[in-house]
Amino acid sequence: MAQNQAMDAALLTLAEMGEADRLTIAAGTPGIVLMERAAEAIAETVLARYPGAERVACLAGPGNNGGDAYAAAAILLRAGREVRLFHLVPPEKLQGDAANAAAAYDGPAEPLAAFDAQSFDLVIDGLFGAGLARPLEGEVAELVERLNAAATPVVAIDLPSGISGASGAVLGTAVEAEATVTFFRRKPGHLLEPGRSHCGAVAVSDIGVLSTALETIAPKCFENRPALWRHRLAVPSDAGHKYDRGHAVVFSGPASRTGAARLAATAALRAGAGLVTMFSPAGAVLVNAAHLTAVMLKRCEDTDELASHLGDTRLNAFVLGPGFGAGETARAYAEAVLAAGGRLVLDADGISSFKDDPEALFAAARAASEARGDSEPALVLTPHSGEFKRLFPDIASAEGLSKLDQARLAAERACAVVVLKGRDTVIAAPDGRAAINATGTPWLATAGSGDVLSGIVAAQLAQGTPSFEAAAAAVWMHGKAAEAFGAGLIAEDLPGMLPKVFAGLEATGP
Ligand SMILES: NC(=O)C1=CN([C@@H]2O[C@H](COP(=O)(O)OP(=O)(O)OC[C@H]3O[C@@H](n4cnc5c(N)ncnc54)[C@H](O)[C@@H]3O)[C@@H](O)[C@H]2O)[C@@H](O)CC1
Ligand SMILES: Nc1ncnc2c1ncn2[C@@H]1O[C@H](COP(=O)(O)OP(=O)(O)O)[C@@H](O)[C@H]1O
Ligand SMILES: [K+]
Repeated sequence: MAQNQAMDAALLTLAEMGEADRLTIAAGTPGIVLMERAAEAIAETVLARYPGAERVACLAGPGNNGGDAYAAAAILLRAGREVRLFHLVPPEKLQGDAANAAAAYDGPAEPLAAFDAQSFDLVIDGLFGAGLARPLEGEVAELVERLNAAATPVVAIDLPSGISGASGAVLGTAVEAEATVTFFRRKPGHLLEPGRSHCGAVAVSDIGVLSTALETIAPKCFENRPALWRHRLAVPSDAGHKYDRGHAVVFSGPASRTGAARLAATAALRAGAGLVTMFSPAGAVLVNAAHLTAVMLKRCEDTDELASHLGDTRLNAFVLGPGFGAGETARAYAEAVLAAGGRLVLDADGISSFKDDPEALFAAARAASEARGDSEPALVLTPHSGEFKRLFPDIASAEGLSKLDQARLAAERACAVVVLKGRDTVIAAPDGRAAINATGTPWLATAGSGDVLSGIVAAQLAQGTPSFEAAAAAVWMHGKAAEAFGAGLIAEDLPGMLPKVFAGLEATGP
């Protein structure tokens, strides 16, 4: 059940989508039928979203995306719209299903050069979809730029032309659509920026591609939805004790920088850790004490004091980094926590502390993961792109890697779950599983919001949720908390929205 629901959230590579098509066609559904259904889905979206759009332009490229445009044009013509089709290559040069779709279209068709966006109420972009193989240039690139400059709304078929389905990258230039209709399942490029912003509202149409094909294909990348992790999520049990819900620890920075750790600690408590303790340097104990209530406080001045605290094995999840200060202490603490069998969320300064010797961190994570005996990553890294660059400079600067590729490579190398943050946060595990997040609002780009996220991750780790699911759930909830609050959000507002997020999770399905 959980497996099937997760498969609804699968994001397919070009090869996986091709395989799903192949298996469907082999099982008896001809390609032209799939194209016909794709065209119906496009026409439905157009008629529903733009009921007043009379003058419709359909732009048709050289492949099956163009075939979809011809087939959609035919349907819209029958629906009484004033349709004109503009082609990049003459219809007689099309092949296969696209050639058949072009032959079946008997409306007006002209070369692309005759297209002027200003003369239409709506444009359907069927230039390139999954088959985009190189950057747009020349006549097409100029046309796309003119189209984007015009006010005419665009509905894209499968993907806005110029957007890579694999990475969300703009190849040359790309259409800015108001809506995109894709087929069977989304692709990473619908969620990864800048692709996501170019897509507008994405509709996914089940065109009869066999969903059972996904069992054979076994995709490893998903949209971050509850179906991915709700079955692993820890929830307080009726007879539960607070210690059943774990004991999270957040390391505080020095007296002048304690706020970030308190944000993480409050979030950890709200997100369900049974107990949360702040470990504070001696000089910051008073300022922390003045601010904390349900969060407990312990002095932790140096590695010796830490070692004695770590003797208490009930302390099971740690956050190190927010406001902590980068340097030797952070490195020593992180290594000590991992060596003691703790699960560690390393954020902010904690990450930056290892910039000169990332391998030391990765070795500690590998050893901790091996010592657990269940190959569960003990380390969760939560970098934004700047922090990511410090730990993985070669991966960050390599040409042609998507954010998804980067997070996956980093997770494998670091033996950690990597949460590569941003509007399109990617969560990746060392075994190749990945999730791309779509919850949240731009108001999350505010001081301290990352600190709150690290606390939510720790709350799930403390309760025994596996690291990948813990991180993915936390990122989703963090985004939902921001959505629930709305405009004017500051980091302090996020923990208080978590009860609403939990209520929503209980009330809804995947
Ligand atoms: N069974 C299927 O596979 C289905 C596919 N469908 C449609 O088929 C599309 C994929 O079709 P194709 O694989 O033919 O790919 P496309 O239609 O996206 O384009 C491929 C063609 O464009 C050329 N090309 C690529 N990049 C170019 C560039 N920058 N400049 C100029 N030419 C370029 C290629 O040489 C090739 O001729 C999907 O996006 C979807 O719209 C739908 O009909 C539904 C069913
Ligand atoms: N434009 C945006 N839309 C949605 N989420 C965002 C956006 N910008 C940032 N975020 C999220 O906000 C958080 C910011 O974290 P971080 O950069 O560590 O900030 P800080 O260090 O101030 O806590 C991350 O979870 C990130 O994914
Ligand atoms: K397209």
